[in-house]
Amino acid sequence: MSQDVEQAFQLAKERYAALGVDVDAAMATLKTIPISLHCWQGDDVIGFEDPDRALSGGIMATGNYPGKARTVAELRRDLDKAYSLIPGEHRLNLHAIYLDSDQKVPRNEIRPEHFASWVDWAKENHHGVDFNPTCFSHPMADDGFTLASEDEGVRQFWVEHCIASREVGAYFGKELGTPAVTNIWIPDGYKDVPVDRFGPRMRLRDSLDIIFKESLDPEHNLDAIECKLFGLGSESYVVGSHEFYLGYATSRQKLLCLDAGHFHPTEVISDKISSVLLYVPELLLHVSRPVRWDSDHVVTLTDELQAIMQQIIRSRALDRIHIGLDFFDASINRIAAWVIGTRNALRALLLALLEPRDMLLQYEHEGNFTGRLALLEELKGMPFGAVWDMYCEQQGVPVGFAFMDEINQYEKAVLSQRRS
Ligand SMILES: C[C@H](O)[C@H](O)[C@@H](O)C(=O)CO
Ligand SMILES: [Mn+2]
Repeated sequence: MSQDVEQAFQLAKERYAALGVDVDAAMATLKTIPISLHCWQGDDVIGFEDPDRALSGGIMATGNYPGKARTVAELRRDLDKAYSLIPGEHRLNLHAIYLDSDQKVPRNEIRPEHFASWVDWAKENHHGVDFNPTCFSHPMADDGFTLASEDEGVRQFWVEHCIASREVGAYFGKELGTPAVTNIWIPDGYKDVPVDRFGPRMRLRDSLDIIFKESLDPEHNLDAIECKLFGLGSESYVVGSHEFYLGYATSRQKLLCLDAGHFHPTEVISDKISSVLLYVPELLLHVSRPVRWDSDHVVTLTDELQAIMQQIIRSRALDRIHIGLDFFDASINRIAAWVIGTRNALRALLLALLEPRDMLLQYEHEGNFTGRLALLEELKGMPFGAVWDMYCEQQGVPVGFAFMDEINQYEKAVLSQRRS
């Protein structure tokens, strides 16, 4: 262990202890928190079903950084590299279009066997897996509608895909001994102002009821649904709005997925957590960074990221919240994107775990708002970085900026050899 890291850590430990914070306990808790890394950062949300098909559904990856993964093997290799630079054991969030099959499989016919090699890989590398039906980038979604389509055949196709996806999720959960969160996000909506806002929502509700008709063992699969405010081409109306899914998740007791980029520009998900948790069993978070729109930038250590993690820790809700990432930046090294974003999510969690919760709560309950404000501000200057460095060292991953050396080497040896 480096002497510098050790010395800085000991000093930091004393400073936190003076506030009643047990640094070792905070690090021990952090070790138990998995983050679900989204496979789609590795190849700009293209997948392996039909790599020549462009991304649709009102989402967009911008940039043309060389070296994106073109095969299942390349994506796994890139993921392995990313996980090796992130402290702790983490999950993978997989989309249906990342199936591993020699034949082209219609979306409504995906089966567990198409994901068997992902199970083998996950077992070898101790990853839980989460899953998503892919209701976009497909001819049957080209008019922008899937589960809420007026066309019964189209609806049926996507219902079947979502049912099949739940079964794949349950397969992962059963094989890996940890439930998969299977999250449904659909793009359905209108570019311009619709006349009938009610009909599509009734159809979506009915489609979801059919999809969820069969109850699956929660030890294997947990169902989540993700709302959105607008997408590219669905600026005026999105069927699956926040109110729609909040009502659906509450009435059906499903997991609600809150994506940080799916609300009005100044609206934050951190303040929704404590409200929504009163009414739904569990939450899925898509931690993202919207810049002026749902731009899916790599997560940085923003105030909102810190506020999200504070809410999870302060609410003592770790066992009811699943943390997933959702960004896709094609303008920078894609492995660095995963590593920077995930390390930031973990750093924000550690910051939250290092709060002197009892002291802050006491001030608040006594009405000592001056003390509360002063302490919250002082915490920003605490030597948190020394604790983070020690955590990385203990977990056997690079300390500080050193992770970029490994990424640069990998880019030279592996990514630069890929020609698309
Ligand atoms: C690829 C994901 O499913 C997608 O990003 C979804 O979660 C979303 O946030 C769409 O805006
Ligand atoms: Mn999302």
